[in-house]
Amino acid sequence: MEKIKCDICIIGAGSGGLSVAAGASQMGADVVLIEGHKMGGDCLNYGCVPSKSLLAAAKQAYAMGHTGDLGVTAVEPQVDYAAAKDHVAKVIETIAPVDSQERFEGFGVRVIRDWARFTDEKTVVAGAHEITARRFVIATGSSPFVPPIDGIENVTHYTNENIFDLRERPEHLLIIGGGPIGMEMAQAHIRLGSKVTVIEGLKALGNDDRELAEVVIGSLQAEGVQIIEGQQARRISEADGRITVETEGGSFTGSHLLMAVGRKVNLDKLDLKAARVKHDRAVTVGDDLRSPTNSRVYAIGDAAGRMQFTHVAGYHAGVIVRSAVLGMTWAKARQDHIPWVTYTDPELAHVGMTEAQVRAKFGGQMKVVRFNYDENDRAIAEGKTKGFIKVLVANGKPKGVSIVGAHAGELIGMWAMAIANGQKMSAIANTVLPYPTLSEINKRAAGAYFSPQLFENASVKTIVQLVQKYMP
Ligand SMILES: Cc1cc2nc3c(=O)[nH]c(=O)nc-3n(C[C@H](O)[C@H](O)[C@H](O)COP(=O)(O)OP(=O)(O)OC[C@H]3O[C@@H](n4cnc5c(N)ncnc54)[C@H](O)[C@@H]3O)c2cc1C
Ligand SMILES: NC(=O)c1ccc[n+]([C@@H]2O[C@H](COP(=O)([O-])OP(=O)(O)OC[C@H]3O[C@@H](n4cnc5c(N)ncnc54)[C@H](O)[C@@H]3O)[C@@H](O)[C@H]2O)c1
Repeated sequence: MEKIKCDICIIGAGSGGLSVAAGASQMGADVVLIEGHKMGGDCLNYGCVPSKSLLAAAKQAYAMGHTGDLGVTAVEPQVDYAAAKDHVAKVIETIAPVDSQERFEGFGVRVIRDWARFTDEKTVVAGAHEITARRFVIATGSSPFVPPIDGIENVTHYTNENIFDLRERPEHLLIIGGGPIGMEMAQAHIRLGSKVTVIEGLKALGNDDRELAEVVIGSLQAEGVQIIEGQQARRISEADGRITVETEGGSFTGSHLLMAVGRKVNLDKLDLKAARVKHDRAVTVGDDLRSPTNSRVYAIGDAAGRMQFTHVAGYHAGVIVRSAVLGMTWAKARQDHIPWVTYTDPELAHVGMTEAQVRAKFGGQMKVVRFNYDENDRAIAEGKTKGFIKVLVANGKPKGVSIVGAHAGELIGMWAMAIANGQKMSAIANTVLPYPTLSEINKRAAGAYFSPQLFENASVKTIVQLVQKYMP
């Protein structure tokens, strides 16, 4: 057994672990990074990267068949599902060097390719290595949760870990779960030529503002996706190559099944008991991302049991670098300024508090302002007029913003900056934006907040009349 001593031992080389390793090693810390499976974790191999790559192929196919009024004749796209999967593999291969063992070894990181487990409060064993560290970072991510639905053990089913390897186009894809994974994969597959049925136990896209989620749901339905809401999958069976999902409201039969019902945090290999690290579904941590029962140990990304996004894992990594590397132990992780985007067409983006949260905190002070895509010149020019922005304002500041429409994920950035920095609506309204861009939707929403104060205000009118009368 090789004994290694280091400053920081990171378990998991996904979005979070890699970011800590890159930051800590380049600032001079002695870092060990342990990865039991693929460098790059979920996002690169089974998550963000493959899903957005498949959606890109699907978007191209859809665009060819739906040219609108632009004067370009639509054609029936010839979709080669296997070739679309080749594109997915190629994108992963192109990005992989950034997350590679060689790159991190180049930073001076000691990379160990094995599964890690704690043996006591300050020791981890991975294969033939025993690592003692001043600080440990648990960045082990999450895996698809497959609930014990009656019959599932006898049915061939896919998750995000193997759907991207499937090379024959599903004739009819059944998807259990209408969260972001389910809805993104539903649209990717309908556009690549499959039939698709989504079975959702509650409401599809339930973490988003319903008013905006409905625009996405309606768009997917218009493209032919069957979306069943409010029906839990109760029983699953397979016969003669057909899969049937039974719910209390009916049964749905297809050729393939994708399970997209949420995630379980990867803790089982870690032996957290040996490390005296408390956990429930995720590692128990406060806003300092530190275990209250073993202060050597931090948890970040999906393992920290908060929002599960790559940019959150990266943000957590920055908190750890400040705290465990630079000694700024007061560094904390916020949640109120985290944006998220579902990459359907139209995209659905959100940052900040929900309407219920703003209403509960600010009551009657809350104002809601909106602006529609069909009033934006660029959106009209491009024939992308579906969608709107909804801004929840209190005390002159944006508290929560949702956008549904083309490039909503890009537009939300301005609001993420405003909310992160406590800026007022005037910061958006005072910004000069290039014409004609979709980002003017943001400015017009801010304008909609100020226009009643300016244009429907008797005092303003009186002042203007006086100025006009007496101004030389
Ligand atoms: C289909 C899909 C699409 C997604 N799309 C997006 C998106 O568009 N945008 C977005 O922001 N987020 C997206 N996500 C979420 C995003 O992928 C995760 O939030 C992110 O990968 C979490 O990063 P992490 O570092 O916490 O974990 P991961 O990236 O999962 O990395 C954890 C690593 O730890 C390793 N590991 C686990 N246990 C051990 C152990 N005991 N010893 C050693 N190694 C271990 C694992 O093998 C893995 O490599 C998507 C997720 C899925 C499933
Ligand atoms: N664009 C993105 O950023 C993106 C994309 C995909 C995934 N992700 C991340 O991955 C996480 C996991 O995504 P997800 O879509 O698997 O999970 P999710 O938890 O967001 O959604 C799962 C859905 O499945 C439903 N469900 C659960 N059991 C069911 C049953 N028996 N029958 C029918 N429906 C059932 C739930 O009601 C829920 O709506 C997301 O929350 C997000 O953090 C992000």
